[in-house]
Amino acid sequence: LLLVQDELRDVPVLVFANKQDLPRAMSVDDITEALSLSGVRQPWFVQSSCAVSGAGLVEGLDWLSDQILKK
Ligand SMILES: Nc1nc2c(ncn2[C@@H]2O[C@H](COP(=O)(O)OP(=O)(O)OP(=O)(O)O)[C@@H](O)[C@H]2O)c(=O)[nH]1
Repeated sequence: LLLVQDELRDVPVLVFANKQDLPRAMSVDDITEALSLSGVRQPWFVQSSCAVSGAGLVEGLDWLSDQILKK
């Protein structure tokens, strides 16, 4: 997985679990599992979203902004 590369150790990773308005969209938990994120040491966050309505987009970007400002 790309995320284990040493030079990316401190890079925060934001994942959008998009298309949550569609019944077959993968859930946040499914995506977390599929990407094996619980074993990833760098900061990561999976935000559910719907790009069509905009739901979740600001929340995800707020998280990323907070991570960057922390450095
Ligand atoms: N219903 C729904 N459709 C979406 C959402 N986000 C994107 N789409 C639609 O998905 C289609 C593909 O979007 P693109 O921006 O081209 O994304 P892509 O990565 O090329 O393709 P995907 O594999 O569909 O993500 C477009 O018709 C978008 O309008 C969403 O949250 N809900």
